[in-house]
Amino acid sequence: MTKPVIIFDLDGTLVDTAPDLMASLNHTIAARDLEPVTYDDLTHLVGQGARMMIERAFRLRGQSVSDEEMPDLMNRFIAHYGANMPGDSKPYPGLVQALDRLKAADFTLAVCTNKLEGLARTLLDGLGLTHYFAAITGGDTFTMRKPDAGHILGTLERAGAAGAPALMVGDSVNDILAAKNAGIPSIAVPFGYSDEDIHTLGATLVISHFDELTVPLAERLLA
Ligand SMILES: O=C(O)COP(=O)(O)O
Ligand SMILES: [Mg+2]
Repeated sequence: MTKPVIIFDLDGTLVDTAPDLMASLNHTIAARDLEPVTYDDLTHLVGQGARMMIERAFRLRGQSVSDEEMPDLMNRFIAHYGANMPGDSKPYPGLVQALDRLKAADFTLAVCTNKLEGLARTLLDGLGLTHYFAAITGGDTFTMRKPDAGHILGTLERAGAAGAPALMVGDSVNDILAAKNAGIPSIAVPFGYSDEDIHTLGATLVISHFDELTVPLAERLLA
């Protein structure tokens, strides 16, 4: 039988990336003299990748970005973020132990993030986490991204696990919707960057700490 797969979101789920995302975003928008965003703003800005984050930050400040300006701003963000990784970004408490026990129980693990794939890989490399994952896909890996089911299905395929039973773990509406669209169960975590109460997202289960993500729990949700 194909091994079951646990698919993780990255920003706000595996890793607390907020301080570095904020620093790089503020560096980016400073090019247009916009006031820095705060941590509270960030939950409304992340979720749909860097480009959308920049656009939303401009909107927050009552400004807009033209299509002509966007490539320079994206390059500014990517250069700053890429050069400072992993910076202050840290895996959430209990994550590494959870990955270890799931891997030992023969689950296939994968990452499905709306972050640019290259940045996701550099970050996971920098934190020494890459080796856990059979696939790492980003918002620019396919022609669609979360909440589109295709992002999850494409991730499973890259993990060599097309059609395998799978479970999605995420912090935001896009993760839970993508899971629903792909017809798989989901776990929501409350320590990330959701701008909605995660209990209202319709996840199969909400956990508050990775210590709760045990092998029996994963097996139960996948049954
Ligand atoms: O960087 C983003 O906008 C979202 O990233 P995530 O899908 O890993 O939460
Ligand atoms: Mg997230």
